[in-house]
Amino acid sequence: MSKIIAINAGSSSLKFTLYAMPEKDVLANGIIERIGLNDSVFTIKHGEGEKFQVTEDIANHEIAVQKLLDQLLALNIISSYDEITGVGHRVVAGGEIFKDSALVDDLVLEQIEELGELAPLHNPANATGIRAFKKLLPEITSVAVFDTSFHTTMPKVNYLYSIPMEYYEKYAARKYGAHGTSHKYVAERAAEMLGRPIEELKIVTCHIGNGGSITAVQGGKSIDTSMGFTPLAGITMGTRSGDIDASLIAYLMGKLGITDINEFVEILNKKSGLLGLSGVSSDMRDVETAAENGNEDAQIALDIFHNRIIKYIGQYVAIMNGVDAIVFTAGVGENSAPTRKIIIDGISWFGCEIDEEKNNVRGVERIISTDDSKVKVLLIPTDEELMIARDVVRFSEKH
Ligand SMILES: Nc1ncnc2c1ncn2[C@@H]1O[C@H](COP(=O)(O)OP(=O)(O)O)[C@@H](O)[C@H]1O
Ligand SMILES: CC(=O)OP(=O)(O)O
Ligand SMILES: [Mg+2]
Repeated sequence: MSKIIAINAGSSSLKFTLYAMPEKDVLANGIIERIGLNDSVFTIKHGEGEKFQVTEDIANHEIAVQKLLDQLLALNIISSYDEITGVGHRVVAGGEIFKDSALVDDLVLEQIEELGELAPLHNPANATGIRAFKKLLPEITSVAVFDTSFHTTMPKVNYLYSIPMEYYEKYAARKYGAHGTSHKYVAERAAEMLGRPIEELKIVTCHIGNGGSITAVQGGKSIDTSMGFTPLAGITMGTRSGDIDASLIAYLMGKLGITDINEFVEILNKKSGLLGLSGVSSDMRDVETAAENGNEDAQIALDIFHNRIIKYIGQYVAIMNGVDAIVFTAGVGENSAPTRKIIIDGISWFGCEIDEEKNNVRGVERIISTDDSKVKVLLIPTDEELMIARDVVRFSEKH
């Protein structure tokens, strides 16, 4: 039986899902966390709720891939490496080059590495994951699936910044967005769930995880999204600031005696957002708990978090001149009922109303607005891995 594997390599983690083909049944999925740190945690879920977990030091992504393949063998999930005929990798930045997924060859891999400036937290790790697989399974179909591809339909009016035009022309300085694979998946599911052709729908998709972005999907196409040149822009995130006034950077660098701009960008990427505001954690669960226990900084962090999402939804309703559906997905969007309720309550003027009972769930696909709600609100668990697997199949057939 042939199998394909979808890989989402983060800077410190490697998530995977293994599928049996052609049915695309999930055989196993899991994550290796804390790569490069002590006590990496390696978890595989498989079979009927079986779970393998071990804590050991895993120094880098190549070792992580080796351990993953060996453990799939040891658990009898595969009987030899050869069973894996294709691999798909999530890559965050594809720039203006990749309007679609691509078969990975040396040139493509080089381009992914060169695009590292557009996703400094993600592309280098994605490339490392690709190299690790190439080394261990050189012959299989290898496909890169880009977060930015879905957003390549954005019109100039939304992707250009109001800076000298030659910076776009010479240096491709523009908005690229991210999480496109997820926005596309949930927008298509929303149309199916509503039983309407996507071509006639205006949808705002809210991918709210550790990183988060909001997208305006009109007629099935992304027309605007909250992330920018890199995944730093847009809404408040776990550790990322989202949008700020660029002049503040110059001002604060002076105050803090920081001379290297990269050092400041790192603060905006890794020490800001929920973490920076609350001083508690980047993890929504911790911030919600701290706020419940009376921590005022945690409460204002949550208030800002909700406020920025509401503002982006408002912008997108405005530029589409209407909205049929609002979709919540990713870690926070799928699991935090309070987040969804506060946001929808904040935009009730648009004609949407949450059904508290329907909203009181985690991670299930359903409509969570009242029957009377003019604008439908949907909870849709994302499945970036399934989208990646589909592209591996599409490219294997072409190959
Ligand atoms: N039950 C929950 N309630 C609130 N937030 C949750 C819950 N479960 C997970 N989350 C949040 O989801 C976020 C992680 O989302 P995820 O989509 O996995 O992130 P990423 O893919 O960017 O690493 C974290 O902030 C986490 O706290
Ligand atoms: C692009 C991005 O922010 O991805 P993630 O949410 O997985 O960090
Ligand atoms: Mg994610």
